[in-house]
Amino acid sequence: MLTVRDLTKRYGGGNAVDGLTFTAEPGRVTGFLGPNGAGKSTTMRLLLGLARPTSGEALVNGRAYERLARPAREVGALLSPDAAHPGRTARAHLTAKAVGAGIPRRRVDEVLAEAGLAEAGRKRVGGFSLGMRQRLGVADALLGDPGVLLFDEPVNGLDLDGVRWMRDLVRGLADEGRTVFVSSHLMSEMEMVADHLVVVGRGRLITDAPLGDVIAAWSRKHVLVHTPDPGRLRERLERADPRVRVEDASQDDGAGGHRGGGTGLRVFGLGAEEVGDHAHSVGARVHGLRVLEASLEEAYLELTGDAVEYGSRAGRAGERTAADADAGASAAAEGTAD
Ligand SMILES: Nc1ncnc2c1ncn2[C@@H]1O[C@H](COP(=O)(O)OP(=O)(O)OP(=O)(O)O)[C@@H](O)[C@H]1O
Repeated sequence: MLTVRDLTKRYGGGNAVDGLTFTAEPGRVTGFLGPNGAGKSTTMRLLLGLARPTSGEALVNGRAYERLARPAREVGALLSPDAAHPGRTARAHLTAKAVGAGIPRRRVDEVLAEAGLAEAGRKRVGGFSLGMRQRLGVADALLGDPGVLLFDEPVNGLDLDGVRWMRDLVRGLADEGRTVFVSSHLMSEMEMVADHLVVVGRGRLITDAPLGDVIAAWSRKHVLVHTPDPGRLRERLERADPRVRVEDASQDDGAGGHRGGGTGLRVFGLGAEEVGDHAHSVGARVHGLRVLEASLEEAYLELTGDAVEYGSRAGRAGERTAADADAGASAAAEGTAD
């Protein structure tokens, strides 16, 4: 289990991590989501004793890293694919670590196999592809068979096979009852692997909730109606169900492509057929009706928009029709923050 309590890390001018509090529980994948520069890597480094908190606590199984009796057996981490010396073989790298941490040497072969590197163990790391170096980083993290695992942007630079492998691995480790804490700057990636999300921006907590709750709160599917009789329709819809929410929509935002005369309404909580039926029952004319949906990625970008420190990103969250919604997610651009 990971416990982060009122954690702050100040570097020079500002706070990389600013009063952060959350826990990552065993048996689930906790996604640590935030744009570049949000403080994810810093938080992981604080949890791993690689940096000291300015204030607050970052604990592994209830203890600061330096107080763990056998750290490699309690927590493993993949922070960077370049942790191993390029002149060493994968096996030599892992054996050195195993010997240093008092881990039986047979674990080296086990984790090489688990990471899909059984064949490549005798090759020098300098000749490895990025995917192979990521796999070696995973083997390294698993060496002590720890109950807590931290993976910092593990799918960065991986091809599709590598991404699938990493997702399955992460899922499997959580299913074995381990605490799995995975960072990413992409909501689309977190959606695929996380059970629970901790979302940060500029070092601060934005959301800490089960994935399903985040999806429910962020996905903003609604029906956009263009009607010359908005008052009548609005009154009817608002009386239909207390969960229905109606907002005004301007004419130039896609409300059926009609301009001039009437207005648009955005209806949350009802389907297109129901909205049409309600309109019919009060005699409100409908000139256009579309189902629109902001993707989770767009909602996330909008929510963390002020928190983006590096790189460009997609403009303000746009809207796409339901048909477009699965077409793929926009990605925040890569940046360097370490
Ligand atoms: N050693 C350091 N010295 C000074 N500033 C630092 C240091 N490490 C991180 N920072 C700053 O702290 C902030 C958070 O960086 P961090 O790398 O933790 O973010 P991140 O969410 O992991 O982003 P990324 O996805 O780009 O790695 C950034 O402003 C970064 O420049």
